Amino acid sequence: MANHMSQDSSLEEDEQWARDEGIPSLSDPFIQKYFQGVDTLIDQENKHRSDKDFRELLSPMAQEACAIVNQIRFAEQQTLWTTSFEDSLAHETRQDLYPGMMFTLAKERIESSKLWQIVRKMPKGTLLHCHLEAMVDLEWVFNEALKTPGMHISAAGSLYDQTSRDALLPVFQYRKTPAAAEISIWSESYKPNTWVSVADAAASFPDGGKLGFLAYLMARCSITPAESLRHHYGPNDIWDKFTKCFLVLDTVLYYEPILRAFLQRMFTQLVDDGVRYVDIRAAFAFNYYKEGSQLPEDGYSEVFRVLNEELEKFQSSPTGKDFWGARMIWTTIRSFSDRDIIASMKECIAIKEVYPHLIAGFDLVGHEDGGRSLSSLVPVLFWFRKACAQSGVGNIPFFFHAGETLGTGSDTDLNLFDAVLLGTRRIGHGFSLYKHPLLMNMVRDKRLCVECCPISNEVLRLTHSISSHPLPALLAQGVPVALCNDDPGILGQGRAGMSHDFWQALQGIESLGLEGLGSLAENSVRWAAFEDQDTKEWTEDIKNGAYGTRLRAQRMKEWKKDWERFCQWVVMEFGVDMDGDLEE
Ligand SMILES: O=c1[nH]cnc2c1ncn2[C@@H]1O[C@H](CO)[C@@H](O)[C@H]1O
Repeated sequence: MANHMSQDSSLEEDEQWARDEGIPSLSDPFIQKYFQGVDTLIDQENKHRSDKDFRELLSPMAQEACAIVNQIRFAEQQTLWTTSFEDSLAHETRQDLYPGMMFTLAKERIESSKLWQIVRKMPKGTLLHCHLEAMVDLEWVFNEALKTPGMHISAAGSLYDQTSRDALLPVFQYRKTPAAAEISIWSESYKPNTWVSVADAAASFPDGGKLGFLAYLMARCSITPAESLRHHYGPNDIWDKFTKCFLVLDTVLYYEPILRAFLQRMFTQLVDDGVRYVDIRAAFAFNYYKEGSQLPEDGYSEVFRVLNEELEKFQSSPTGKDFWGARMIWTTIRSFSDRDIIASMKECIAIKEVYPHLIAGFDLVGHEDGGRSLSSLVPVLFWFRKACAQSGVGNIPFFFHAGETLGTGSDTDLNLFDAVLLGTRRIGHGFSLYKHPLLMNMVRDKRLCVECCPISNEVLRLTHSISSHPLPALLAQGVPVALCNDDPGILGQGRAGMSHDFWQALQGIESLGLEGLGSLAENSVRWAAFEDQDTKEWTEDIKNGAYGTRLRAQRMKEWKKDWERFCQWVVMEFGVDMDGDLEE
């Protein structure tokens, strides 16, 4: 029966047929009423969005930029990702792909898109969630190790074949006395834990000399594209590899000359990506070595001296003159014992006494599902509060990771309740928050911000792509969110900026648009820990936003100026494409 009229019937014939069948017309008042009802409902829902005010207050220039970006987004959806476009990745793989496809498959394509050029230029505000050790680009850091006088490498056994290289961790250290050239870490006769010069190890690497050596180290210290795609092995499996990346990287990064060069590089990359401030987390459970020393320092005051100096140096350079700064969220490892955590808390307080402007807060890191729950840490967390008050450093606020899990009702999922009740100022990840309506309302009312890291969540196997990420659910419920990159050096973005995460959100989530993305960037300025504030001051300041009287308001206004300038650039640069010609 079905097909005979569909293809060749004219429009008039179709209309006649519809009338004959008694199908109401779209213009019939009661059908119109129905659609009005739907629109009203959608409008009503949108009133709860956390980006509502930002959208409503867009300048005419910003509205135009958003419309242009919307068109480009749509056009690129039609061209870059489908088999009908001859040059598309989809063509190469003979399958239609969707723009929210898995990040590591899409990365190259992302970087060739117009949307990428736009997102790269966008003023991103601040970066609220990243782990220092994972902000380094790996190729650069291992080349740096090769160039740095006295750098050596060792392992707990010979690294003579792929199996041993997969099982054992290479570690780096400065050594005063050069190693004997005849010792090879790649030979079966290598004695465990003997130091070998990095340059010799590179030159004698059996699979391709120096280039092969670099490739081996980079794969050892990152989640490779192949690993990122194996979602069927689950998060625990990937965390096993992920944790080991840090064990190697710590040994390269925390040698003074390399740390100094790295900090300059990281700040430069942030500025280049439109990021003007960073709240950094570092896990203070590593050995730090001063230049020319092979004995680890006792404590971390040297690390902060270096951070302080390098930050000042950067901010007084032409590149860094507009950089607002960086502060540290001190972190310790969540699987540690009470004793070790308290020892770390004491160090944090001691550093805060010397560098009050550099310590912004406290957090616990490491695999949340594999570590201790916040509720098991309640006594030590209360101890910390008391110790801060007694020491005279005042309040060192919490910025907890919570809910970075697939669990529902698991300890990690329930960490969200503790984080909120313990007074966290922001929530790191909050991946499972969308399952908790009561908590989402509390987060909204208390004005907490979720530090959302979509690429990290994907590569660490919580979601298979941006299109199944819970971010839109949080926005719809009124929860403030800022986009963050978490571990870009290890998880695939490859450099310190946030453009990849911004691109994914923009292309992968229909309801966002450039206006939604702008709101997320503005949030990052609104929720940054620029200066010490007690709870009351912080809450007031966040509430006042750009209308406040302090640093935050000033910076929010500055960001807004950058945003307007950026919108103008979008209009000037891409406005001519507004003819809707998708072939272009
Ligand atoms: O997404 C994350 N959730 C929890 N901990 C993390 C994440 N990314 C990195 N780290 C942890 O941060 C430390 C380095 O600063 C490492 O211990 C690493 O496991």
